Amino acid sequence: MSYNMMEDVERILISEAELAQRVKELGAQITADYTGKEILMIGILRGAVLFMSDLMRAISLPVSLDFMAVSSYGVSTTSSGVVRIMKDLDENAENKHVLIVEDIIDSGLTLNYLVDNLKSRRPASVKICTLLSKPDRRKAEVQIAYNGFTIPDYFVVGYGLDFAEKYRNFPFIGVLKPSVYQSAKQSAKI
Ligand SMILES: O=P(O)(O)OC[C@H]1O[C@H](OP(=O)(O)OP(=O)(O)O)[C@H](O)[C@@H]1O
Ligand code: HPA
Repeated sequence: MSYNMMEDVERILISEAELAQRVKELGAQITADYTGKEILMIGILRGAVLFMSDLMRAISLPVSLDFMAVSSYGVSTTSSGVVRIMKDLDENAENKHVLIVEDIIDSGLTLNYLVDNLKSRRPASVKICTLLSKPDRRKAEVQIAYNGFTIPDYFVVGYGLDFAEKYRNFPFIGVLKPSVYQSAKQSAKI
């Protein structure tokens, strides 16, 4: 019997059309704010990849790309609070207008660490653009320049966001059925 990932979805929180509309708006706002400048977009792997690829096409200014990878949530739905750089930038960020692109800011621990880390490399500026923000879970303060959507405290998947590495390819942001989270946790014994 074939497995349909949609059967794991409890509900769609943000539709494909809503995502596309908001990404366009963010791109227009960023274009206006950075007029006359070049942007170094730093995507935080892996979740930000889908958002970043759509966002850059909504910006009509010169944009270059680089990526960082930091320690992951793994199969857990809460951050360990320990941030480790697994992949650093390929290019020098000095004197660049750095725009960090994230899929979600939850506890804020990852971005709080990354902003300080990037500031130490003497960029011309550092700002954050995140698709989603979950302020109810914040543990560390983060200044967000561009926020797509503020969402309640749900563990969400889709449009780049995963649960245990699955569901990133949903074109929408959704919430899974409680049984899906439970069975993954039980098999990982967490
Ligand atoms: O605000 P925080 O509580 O620190 O959480 C946010 C971080 O968690 C997610 O990454 P994850 O570790 O799930 O990696 P992934 O992008 O590869 O899925 C997300 O992409 C952020 O980097
Ligand atoms: O809600 C979430 N979904 C997926 N990954 C995440 N990383 C932090 N919060 C989330």
